[in-house]
Amino acid sequence: MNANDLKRQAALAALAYVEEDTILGVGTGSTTNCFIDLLAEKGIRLKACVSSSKATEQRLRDHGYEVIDLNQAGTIPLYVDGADETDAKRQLIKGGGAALTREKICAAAAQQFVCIVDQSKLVPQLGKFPLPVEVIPMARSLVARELVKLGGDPVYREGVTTDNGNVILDVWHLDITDAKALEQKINNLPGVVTNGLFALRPADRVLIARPDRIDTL
Ligand SMILES: O=C[C@H](O)[C@H](O)[C@H](O)COP(=O)(O)O
Repeated sequence: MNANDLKRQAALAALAYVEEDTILGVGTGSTTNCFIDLLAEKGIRLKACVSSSKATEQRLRDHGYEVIDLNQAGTIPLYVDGADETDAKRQLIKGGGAALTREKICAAAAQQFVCIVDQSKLVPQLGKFPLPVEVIPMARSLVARELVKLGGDPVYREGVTTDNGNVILDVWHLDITDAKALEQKINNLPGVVTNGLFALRPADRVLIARPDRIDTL
């Protein structure tokens, strides 16, 4: 079973959480793309979707799903999304696809957040994957200097503009022993829109695809 098969298995497992004719929050990335395609393949009817990115919005519309604004939707019963890393406490790193801010908003608005990953994403401690930080463009250097003071090595993700018109710094070598404290600390830096730690609002369930089974955290 290759990585794509595992992503599809995780996505398939998430279908069990979807109730027809409700509003569904949908994340971003290759695992979530499998999930979107499966929703359509299985003919699952939804009242509407709330999307965490322009790319996901397009894919949902291509499959015939209605996409509405979060302001119109209110609370979302279920939000399904992938992650770049998860630990055993369901704390995540997200933002490898630069969609972290809208993803964090969707997760905050969701009654239940189900995260779907293949087994390679489960780590003993977050931080091997560089932490994405979305930054207002004029604050890029200022924020980078502050991130160095926090022990990180920020790298500007060249050529990438987020759906919100901002830039991304990928921060290597951070000590993420206390993910909640670090999430708060980085978010407090002037110029930071948000960072890719999902510790203050972790996933409610993480579905981990392995070749022979799905493990649920
Ligand atoms: O910004 C992107 C998101 O946080 C994705 O959920 C994350 O990067 C995982 O993506 P993939 O499923 O492609 O590994």
